Amino acid sequence: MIKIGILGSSGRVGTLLIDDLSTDTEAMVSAVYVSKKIEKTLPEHTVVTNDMKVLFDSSDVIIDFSAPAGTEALLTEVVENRGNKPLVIATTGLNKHQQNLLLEASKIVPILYATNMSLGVAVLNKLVALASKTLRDFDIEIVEQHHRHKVDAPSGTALTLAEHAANARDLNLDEVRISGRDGLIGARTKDEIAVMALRGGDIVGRHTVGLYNDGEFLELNHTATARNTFSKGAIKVAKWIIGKNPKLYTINDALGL
Ligand SMILES: NC(=O)C1=CN([C@@H]2O[C@H](COP(=O)(O)OP(=O)(O)OC[C@H]3O[C@@H](n4cnc5c(N)ncnc54)[C@H](OP(=O)(O)O)[C@@H]3O)[C@@H](O)[C@H]2O)C=CC1
Ligand SMILES: O=C(O)C1=N[C@H](C(=O)O)C[C@H](O)C1
Repeated sequence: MIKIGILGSSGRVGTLLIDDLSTDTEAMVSAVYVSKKIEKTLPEHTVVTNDMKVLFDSSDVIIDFSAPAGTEALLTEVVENRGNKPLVIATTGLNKHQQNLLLEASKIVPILYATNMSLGVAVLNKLVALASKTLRDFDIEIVEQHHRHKVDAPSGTALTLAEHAANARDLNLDEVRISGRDGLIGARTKDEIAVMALRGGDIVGRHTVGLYNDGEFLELNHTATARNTFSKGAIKVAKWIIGKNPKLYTINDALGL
């Protein structure tokens, strides 16, 4: 059995990881990192720890659905203390320092980082690149919708979609992205890519990439209707990454896309 350690085990996705693994025939939860407390009943012999070294020592692979500070601590364990296990990282909202740490750690251990663990969004990224390049004159606007508890905006997925759109047009996303419009702002500029965030209720995750022109528009939408789409996706890629060489992998590598 593959031993999976979880960072973010008490969270919305973390608890689903524990549920999914309870019926998995190839993998099991071996350890959970808990900074405060965990209410959930865990399988017998699960190691419960607030020590990163113990999490690494008790796992064949670690899945992270936590918060940027949690991911930073995980990556620091690799870079500074030579924690040596493959990582699957799903946490969004990483700052520049944390993104650099991700690159540094991926030279030491294999890491798969994906802002969205669903197959549908992996395909959507490809469709967005194709549409953005082919429909070069169309205006691109991205809208993401999530539940009221989400703390980062725009979503990691929306930023990844925007990156695919910008790269396909040889644009630098940092230069063309806008995140709001208010007041007498003037007409839309040709290359700008708007990424707008809506929050409310229990929306699991909805992303729409619109390409608008005179006389026609195309909207590409992905809607996650169940949160375990993400936990199941992460378990699938965790099984895949074991035995791989140190590198920063994408979900496309794991899915063969
Ligand atoms: N890539 C993908 O497919 C998806 C990514 N996500 C991302 O995953 C992350 C978690 O989402 P969600 O489950 O909804 O969030 P929750 O807020 O429900 O859970 C967050 C978890 O992280 C833990 N945590 C918070 N801070 C730290 C820290 N400094 N160190 C260690 N653990 C910490 C919390 O434990 P405690 O409160 O005890 O500290 C909790 O268990 C978010 O960044 C979200 O955007 C979510 C869905 C899909
Ligand atoms: O926080 C969430 O819930 C989600 N976060 C990810 C993101 O920021 O893109 C993925 C998914 O949309 C759900």
